[in-house]
Amino acid sequence: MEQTSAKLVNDAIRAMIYEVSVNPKPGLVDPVSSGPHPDMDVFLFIDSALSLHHYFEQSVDLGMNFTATDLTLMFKKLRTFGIEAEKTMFKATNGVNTHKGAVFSLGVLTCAEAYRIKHPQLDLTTIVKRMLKGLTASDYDIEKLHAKPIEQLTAGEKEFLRYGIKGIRGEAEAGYPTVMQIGVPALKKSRGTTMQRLLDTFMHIVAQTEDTNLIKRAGRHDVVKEAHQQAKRYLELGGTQTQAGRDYLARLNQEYLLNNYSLGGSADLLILTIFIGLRQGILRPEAMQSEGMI
Ligand SMILES: CC(C)(COP(=O)(O)OP(=O)(O)OC[C@H]1O[C@@H](n2cnc3c(N)ncnc32)[C@H](O)[C@@H]1O)[C@@H](O)C(=O)NCCC(=O)NCCS
Ligand SMILES: Nc1ncnc2c1ncn2[C@@H]1O[C@H](COP(=O)(O)OP(=O)(O)OP(=O)(O)O)[C@@H](O)[C@H]1O
Repeated sequence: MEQTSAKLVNDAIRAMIYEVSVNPKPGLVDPVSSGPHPDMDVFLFIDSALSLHHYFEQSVDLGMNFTATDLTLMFKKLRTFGIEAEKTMFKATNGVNTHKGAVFSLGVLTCAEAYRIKHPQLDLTTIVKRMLKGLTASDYDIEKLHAKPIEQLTAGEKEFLRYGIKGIRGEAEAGYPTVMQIGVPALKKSRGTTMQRLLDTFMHIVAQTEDTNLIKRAGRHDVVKEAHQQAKRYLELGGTQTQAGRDYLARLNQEYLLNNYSLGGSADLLILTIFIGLRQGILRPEAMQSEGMI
């Protein structure tokens, strides 16, 4: 695989390993604590990320060589790879869901970025929107969902039926606005060590994400408003730049552990933000020389 494609695959896996390394993230696995995920630890996430290397080679190869004009056909093909990748991930994690959301979203972004390198007149968001056009209408087709036995409905499907929210599919179909308009600008503005920058960026994402993973854990939708207020409070206190911000985050970490709350959706959006940060050279200066700037 030539250098540009190999770098793209590498950046996807780096983004997954960087995300799980950020500490302390409320409600999530990091190197210090598994949080409300007794079935996971940081090593399982590393194994999971590395198990997806072949999948990202497939998604990049697909994006580099796709020739049809209808990009929903490119996503259709990607999805067959993604379904296989989910099985590979579950094999590597002994059935634990470490990166299900990331298999979907990072697969889409790596494929779209590969396609953009070959079609530089298009921007990444436009390509993603063309790939996922009609996704929620087809995935959330009411007839289809009502025909499914209730125990087979996924968390996202249940929450769509219950609250009408579209979760990861809605975010993806809209071209990942939380990543492009919140995460990446926050990363650009962030200051301090890489750990500080990624923590503050993560909390900017939490403040704007309707996280279906959190709703599933809490069993109620209004937990989203509480999470938004908490993230905004943390940022008002100065985030990682002040002792007050750091103390507040430590308390949030404890609270999410006690409540068994998970911010998996926000974590997946952090993975995507890191990926774009690596591609644009706004994270780790050596990336400034990377080709294929978005
Ligand atoms: C769409 C996906 C994520 C499945 O969605 P599903 O309903 O099973 O899960 P759910 O909607 O609960 O979301 C899955 C994960 O997305 C993340 N997430 C939740 N909310 C959000 C949000 N607002 N923004 C971004 N990510 C979110 C969380 O980590 C969550 O665990 C994808 O796995 C899928 O399409 N699966 C079907 C098989 C397939 O096609 N796989 C390959 C896809 S390339
Ligand atoms: N650092 C992280 N720690 C925990 N989860 C993460 C992390 N990064 C991303 N995630 C995502 O968040 C979700 C984890 O939440 P959760 O454990 O509730 O998922 P689940 O396996 O679907 O549900 P359950 O474990 O209750 O059966 C996964 O989809 C995972 O992809």
